[in-house]
Amino acid sequence: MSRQPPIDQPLLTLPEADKSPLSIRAKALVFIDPRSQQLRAELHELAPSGLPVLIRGESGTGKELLARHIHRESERPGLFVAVNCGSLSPSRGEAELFGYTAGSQVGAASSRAGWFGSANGGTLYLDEIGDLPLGLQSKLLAALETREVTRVGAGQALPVDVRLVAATSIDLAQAVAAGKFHERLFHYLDEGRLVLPPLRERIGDILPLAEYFLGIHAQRLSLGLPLLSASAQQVLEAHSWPGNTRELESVIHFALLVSRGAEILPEHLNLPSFDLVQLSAQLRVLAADPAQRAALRQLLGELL
Ligand SMILES: Nc1ncnc2c1ncn2[C@@H]1O[C@H](COP(=O)(O)OP(=O)(O)OP(=O)(O)O)[C@@H](O)[C@H]1O
Repeated sequence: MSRQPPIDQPLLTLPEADKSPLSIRAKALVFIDPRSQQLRAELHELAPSGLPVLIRGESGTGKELLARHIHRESERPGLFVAVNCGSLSPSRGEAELFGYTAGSQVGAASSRAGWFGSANGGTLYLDEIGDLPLGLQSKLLAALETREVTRVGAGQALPVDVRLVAATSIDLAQAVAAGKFHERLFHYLDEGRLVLPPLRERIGDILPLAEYFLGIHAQRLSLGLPLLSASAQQVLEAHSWPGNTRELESVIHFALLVSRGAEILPEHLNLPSFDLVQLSAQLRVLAADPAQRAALRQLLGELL
């Protein structure tokens, strides 16, 4: 039985947490690992600069949460508006993004500011920007460069002041090379660059995040705060977390429900358990083959 030391510094907490959507349940950014601390320093520097930002990272690593913190630290007075580019309608994407005037759309009785206009004075967060159709990419770049937006059906452009934070889980430079992403938009976005490493490369974040999620879910479910057993901690640290922080949160949520507030043991985690005896047996088999032995020696050299 052991408990993590209290987390003193690394929490950044969003104000008005109650108003945030449920999808962002964690309001605090738990950043303990040295790589995360470095990222946090970059965030502090970039947030007030007003530069566009491109966040790269696998799904579930916390890109949207990071974007919300950029907006908060920028102190821009307008709203934070989050849009997943994959969810824009293929036929009405332009109207959804840039707005429309009355009568310009089937059934549009009144005009509407799109997502872009709604973020006026604030931050527009475009998730999976690689999914934005090429035609809309050019229009987005034009709106950002001219600081004007033209609603569908309107004759006149309106001034807008939008800070763009975009996120991608694919390599946009490759998408540019393949002709699938607008090169100038890529360079525009790439001015402010943040890379959110996968959770398996931020091992120092795993246990603090687990403790953090235990705390918030235990409170929500009115359960006592359970201890995380040493063996459960080992299993958490050994897992490769393909679903990143989102996966960790659901594993902890599940563990809390099945343990009913008692100490969390490996069997509550529903993860492949880390068995050192089994692993050594497998390594011995591998090491019997000279070619595999060389690769194994190199891997161990890198890890230890
Ligand atoms: N450093 C962190 N501290 C606390 N909670 C976190 C952290 N990183 C991620 N989370 C939580 O993990 C979940 C996933 O985060 P988020 O939605 O920001 O990821 P994402 O990278 O934008 O995912 P996707 O690419 O699938 O949209 C959220 O509930 C978020 O609050």
